[in-house]
Amino acid sequence: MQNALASGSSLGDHLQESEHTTPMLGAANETVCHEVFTNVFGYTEYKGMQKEIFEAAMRGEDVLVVAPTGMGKSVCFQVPAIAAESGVTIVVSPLLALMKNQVAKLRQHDVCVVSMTSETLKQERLEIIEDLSSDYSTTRLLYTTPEKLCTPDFMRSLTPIYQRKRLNRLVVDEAHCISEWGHDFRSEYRRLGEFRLKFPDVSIMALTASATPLVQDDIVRSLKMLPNRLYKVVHPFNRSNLFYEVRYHATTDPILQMEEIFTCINALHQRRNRPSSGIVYCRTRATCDALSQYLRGKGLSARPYHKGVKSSLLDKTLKEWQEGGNGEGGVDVVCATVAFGMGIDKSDVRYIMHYDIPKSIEGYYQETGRGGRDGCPAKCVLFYSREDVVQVKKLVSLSQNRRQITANSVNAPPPSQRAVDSLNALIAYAESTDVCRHVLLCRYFGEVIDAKSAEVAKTYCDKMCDICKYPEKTKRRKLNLSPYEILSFRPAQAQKGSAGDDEDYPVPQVRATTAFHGVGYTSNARPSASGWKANSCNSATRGDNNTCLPQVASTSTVLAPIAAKSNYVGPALLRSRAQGLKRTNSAASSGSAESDSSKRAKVDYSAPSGGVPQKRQTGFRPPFKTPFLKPQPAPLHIPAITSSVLQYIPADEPQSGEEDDQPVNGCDENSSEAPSSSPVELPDREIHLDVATSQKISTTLRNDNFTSTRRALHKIFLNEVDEEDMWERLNLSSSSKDTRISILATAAKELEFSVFVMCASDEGYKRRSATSLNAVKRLGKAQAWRTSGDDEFEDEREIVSTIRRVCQGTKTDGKSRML
Ligand SMILES: Nc1ncnc2c1ncn2[C@@H]1O[C@H](COP(=O)(O)OP(=O)(O)OP(=O)(O)O)[C@@H](O)[C@H]1O
Repeated sequence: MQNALASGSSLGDHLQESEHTTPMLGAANETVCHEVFTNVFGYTEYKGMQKEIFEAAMRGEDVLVVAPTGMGKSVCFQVPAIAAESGVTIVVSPLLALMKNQVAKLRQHDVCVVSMTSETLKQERLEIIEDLSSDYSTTRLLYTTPEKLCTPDFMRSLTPIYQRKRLNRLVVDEAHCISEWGHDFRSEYRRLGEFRLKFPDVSIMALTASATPLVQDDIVRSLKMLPNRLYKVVHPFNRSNLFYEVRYHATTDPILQMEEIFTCINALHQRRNRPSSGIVYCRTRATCDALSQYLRGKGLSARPYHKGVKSSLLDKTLKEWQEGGNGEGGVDVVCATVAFGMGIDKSDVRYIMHYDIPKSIEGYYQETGRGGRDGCPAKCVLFYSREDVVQVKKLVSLSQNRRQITANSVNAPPPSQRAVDSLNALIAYAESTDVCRHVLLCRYFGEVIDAKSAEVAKTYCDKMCDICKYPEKTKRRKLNLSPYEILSFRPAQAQKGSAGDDEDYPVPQVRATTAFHGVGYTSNARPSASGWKANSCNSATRGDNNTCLPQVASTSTVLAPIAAKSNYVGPALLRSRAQGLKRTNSAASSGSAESDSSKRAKVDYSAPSGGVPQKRQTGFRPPFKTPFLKPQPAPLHIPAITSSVLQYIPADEPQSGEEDDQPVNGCDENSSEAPSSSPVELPDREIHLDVATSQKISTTLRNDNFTSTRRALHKIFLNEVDEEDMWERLNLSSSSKDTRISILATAAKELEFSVFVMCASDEGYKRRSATSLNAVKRLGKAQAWRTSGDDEFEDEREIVSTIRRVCQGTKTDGKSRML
């Protein structure tokens, strides 16, 4: 690496083989880094091992940094990059949003930084390369994506820069994405090793917040970092200012759970006498929408954040959330999928809740790590039910099976069991009531901790988890869980943990020494992911409640009986639940079908409050916002729909380079299973759409959506080829054509209403209706008819369940309930 801040420095021991690099050593470098650190960024004290990392980077060593979220990893590569007198550091970042965020922040500090992504125009690209090759370039950082960096074009364009010795360093941010053992594997990261082959003298820095020893080794190997010039820093994983708690449930009734989340947030607000910033993570978009609506109904400033929301709205939500949490406006709580993750940097987040269990322990650790970045206490609550575990195990098993099938088809080695192991570790964490939660998390990442030593335990926790703070209460609460027997869990095999009898957590069996600078510890390394040992179900490892740890995900778990036994109401059914509430509302109003429908009210997840003024219920005092209660408007009459031909509304394009919370349900118009684009003649029928208190959505749009949905349903259910098969699936093979037409019209009406209740604007309505329509068009696919499985078909499954409900209504109540 070049640095003209000092000249004539000798090479360090680590760099014997490199003639290309001319690293700077000694006080001069230290001084320059310190100047950048204080003058450019305005910091006064180093966090963790920042200083040592700067020094190692300036010596030209390869550096691996493993440090918890919020430690300040970005500065670790930004300071040395800016301190270099010439040359550029290339930063690989997995997300466009993350990249934009960092570039914007650096520009605020007057740092000369550029980015090159799929959004960069060709001319701009050429100009950037020309600038970087020039002797006078002042650009110190170039941000790019792994996909872009690995293109032959990009690599070629770096060659002249390298030859002119102006390529200082490659930085790989979120480096756990490189490892198949990591929780966020990105295949394109795997190719980054090519960089070292092409530019052997350029040093590499990799950074991550969550990497087990196994993942750390994989990162080093994949990037071809040289062991003899590797500086590895593993910061302690413990976040002692986070209070970890698990709330145990027997069922996942959404309304009850939302109420508990509200109570929990409200209690925090009451204690602080003002609102606080927080995040509630949910697995599905539907849950995010429903929960934020519920919380808004209770007077909180809540917004959903997921990939189904328009990007301009996401930006607005993020901005308002960054400003909120102090009682002076803005958004206080974001109900988000994992899309709200990397790059979120707000210091005063006071609570992180998990509505349902995440898919991995690394994910849980990273998400909770968004709390308390200012060092003040923050609360992390995981809502845990074994019914939900069954769901998530199923999802993880399915994607594992998919990977296995892909591996088989290309004769590749079998995929790792990492995802399954990681989920099991999280379940074990949640099921534990004996070992401190801080200790459990840190052990997962390889720290060896003697939890029996009161002193050691205190340094990790000091009553900052439910188990240490109120052990008896935690054990009592756990009795709320459904017994394993009704949930088809198989008991785990006997195997004791190696770190003590108090273990109820899988412990890695092989030890390896990790260079740890600062506190110093020996870490454990897993021989393989499946080397994790499950705990025994004997008396020694039976927890309270006479339970033992659930075992590796079983693909044979059947959900339907569980749902029947435990009243399971999963997140995917939230909208169906909304429909149920709507029906209850409308059932209360008597009269003809027409007057019945005209009196239907908009579904409100705050419905259980029964319209009681929020202040009385919550005890909120100003400055809390209370919901705006409008008088019921006059019923909206929507003109009858006839068989006019209307166009489908096209779905929005997904944004490239951005992380998705769930696969985008793009409608494949070319697919043989997709309906053709020729319009379908609909039989004339007098149909009135459900009305609601809100008149924000234009009647024309609603009519258009209804007609398009109805037409799509006709194409699927009333075409000559598949008609009988489709009705067989609905157990209505003997129904008449007339009944079928009525059922489809009612289903279209229900589907339109479920889109309508979730939207506050025409724009939102258009987006949602497009998604819903695309899902309807995919009902010909078998996956849509399975009771559970693939996230990708979640919307389709919801639609099927709506249609089934309509069919059920037809069978029990006759046609009078329809239309
Ligand atoms: N030495 C320091 N003193 C004070 N604040 C710092 C210091 N270093 C970094 N920060 C601040 O800490 C916050 C977190 O930094 P950064 O985003 O780099 O963390 P991170 O470790 O990369 O977290 P994540 O893994 O979540 O991305 C930022 O607001 C940054 O400005």
